[in-house]
Amino acid sequence: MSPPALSFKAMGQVYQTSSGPLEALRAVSFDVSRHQFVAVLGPSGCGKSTLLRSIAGLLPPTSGSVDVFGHPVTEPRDDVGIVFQKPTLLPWASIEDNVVFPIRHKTGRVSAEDRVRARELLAKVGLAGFEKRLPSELSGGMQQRVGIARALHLNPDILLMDEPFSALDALTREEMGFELLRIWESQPKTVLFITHSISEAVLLADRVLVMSGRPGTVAEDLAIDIPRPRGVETTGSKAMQDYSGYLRNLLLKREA
Ligand SMILES: Nc1ncnc2c1ncn2[C@@H]1O[C@H](COP(=O)(O)OP(=O)(O)OP(=O)(O)O)[C@@H](O)[C@H]1O
Repeated sequence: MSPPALSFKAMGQVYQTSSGPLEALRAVSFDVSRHQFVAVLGPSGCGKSTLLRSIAGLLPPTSGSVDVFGHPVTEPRDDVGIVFQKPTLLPWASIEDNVVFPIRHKTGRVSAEDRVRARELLAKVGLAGFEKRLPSELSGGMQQRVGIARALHLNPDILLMDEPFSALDALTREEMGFELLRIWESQPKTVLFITHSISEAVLLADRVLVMSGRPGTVAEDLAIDIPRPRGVETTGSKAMQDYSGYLRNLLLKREA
């Protein structure tokens, strides 16, 4: 049997800070199977970004383990793409050059097909016509969408997304959610998606993990049994309302 795409085993993370050790995560254990879409909800500061950084190979866990496809993560991997909260684009490079930057970094060259694919992805995230602009000429929400196109360009097996839609207006946010689902359905990948939006988590994910306050751990692991493909009609469905209501109560109870 093939190993899960992601596997956390009693994983913990303690940061050394100027005022002493800070325990961000404690005994985090869960698996994500290949091509599953998992959303993570939890209060601010509970360690959600820390979780992603450990999978991305940017931060070794201080206890327990994090495995990707059955191997401990020791460094950043080409098959793991990440969309950060802030996109950190190269300020001197055009939008298109920013999107092809990871392939240039990986292979040392950019083919004509790579550029065609970059333009296709930019069109999918609503940025057709902006290919030759500089990041400073785009709004924050548009820059965030460039970050999404850049992460998708290498077509990673695992896509880590840290509040990727937080800088978008409500309508664009919903459209981007549906576009992400279309991309995920046509090019299946394992997604770990951090959000503060309960309805976004329910609409997109197969499973929602709810984290406790710091030190963060997985407090609830809820399967979202809503048929796919999901679309605008899903947002008004009873199932969607029931799951969202359940999660809202759970989060409110945990905060109290
Ligand atoms: N590099 C660091 N050094 C020290 N402490 C850190 C570092 N990064 C994060 N922390 C602390 O670890 C805890 C978890 O941070 P993290 O950013 O993972 O939380 P989060 O759940 O993603 O928060 P938010 O929802 O606000 O983005 C916080 O208390 C934060 O202050």
